[in-house]
Amino acid sequence: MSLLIEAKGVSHFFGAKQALKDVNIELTAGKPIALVGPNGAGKTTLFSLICGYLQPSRGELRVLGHKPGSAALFGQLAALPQDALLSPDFSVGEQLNLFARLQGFSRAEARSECERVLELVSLSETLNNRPNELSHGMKKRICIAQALIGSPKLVMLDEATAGLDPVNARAIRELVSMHSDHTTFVLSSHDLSELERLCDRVLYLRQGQLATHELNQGGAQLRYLTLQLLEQDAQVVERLKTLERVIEVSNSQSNEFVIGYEHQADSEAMDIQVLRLCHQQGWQYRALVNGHTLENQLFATGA
Ligand SMILES: Nc1ncnc2c1ncn2[C@@H]1O[C@H](COP(=O)(O)OP(=O)(O)OP(=O)(O)O)[C@@H](O)[C@H]1O
Repeated sequence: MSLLIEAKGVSHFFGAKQALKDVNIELTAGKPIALVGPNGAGKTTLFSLICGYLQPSRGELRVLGHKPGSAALFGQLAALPQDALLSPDFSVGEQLNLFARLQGFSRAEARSECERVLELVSLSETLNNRPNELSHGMKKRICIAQALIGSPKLVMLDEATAGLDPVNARAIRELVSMHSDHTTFVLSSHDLSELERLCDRVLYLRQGQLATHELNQGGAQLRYLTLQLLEQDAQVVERLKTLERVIEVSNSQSNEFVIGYEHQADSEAMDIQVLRLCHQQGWQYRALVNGHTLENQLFATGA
């Protein structure tokens, strides 16, 4: 089976500015992939190369075994750029219909494909609406519906939930998660907690260089919990270290502690021990996350 995305020594220059440096990737189809990095790290450039909007200055890039932008990928790869817009002059149904027809659907098939993708984003009732009659969140969901036409194997979503209220953002996360069995999503976002909930693979770019990162959700040796407290307490690290099987505790940032422990199937679950300790000590917790938070993995550990 061919790889979903394969990059060998890919670099990209904008004039003298090198936006990507010798990027190597081998990704198979599967769970959603996060594309993260600080501003200017090269995420949009990589996104654009994978979609075929730009050509690499150096190196080789393949998507599902094909050169990005090639006709063979038509209908197999869909992308939602951050600033994607719907045309104000046509109804939702007319626009989705056009994209389905462009993919080769017959008139009747296109109609039912539009209905299918609108139902996926729970917006069937908007078929005859013009985009200016819809909210920002609804328009974003329509754009995602458009990306799902023809059930592509790879969907690239750039900041899909940016600017959305929690309900709409959640609807999009659920949509991604529901479709992850047959479609691989690449999600670019600055919201690390969102990516953490959805993805188990991370493409982390820093100054154009890439470090592929598997999320450490329970490795073979140490497992991790991240405890966030409402208030800092000087005793927390020492007290957590007294728990049985805890090997290391670090104060990753203000009010946040990463607990490394040995997993034993027949022992009391570590999260229960930690919560009991919180209760005994009168610590109020904000969150207890299984594993490192993505932010910790990428930044605190210097990945
Ligand atoms: N068209 C362009 N011309 C010149 N330089 C560019 C162009 N597009 C991007 N760059 C530069 O390439 C680098 C990578 O930019 P890119 O937009 O890929 O970063 P990004 O990770 O998407 O950033 P952000 O999170 O801010 O969207 C930056 O230094 C940027 O200034």
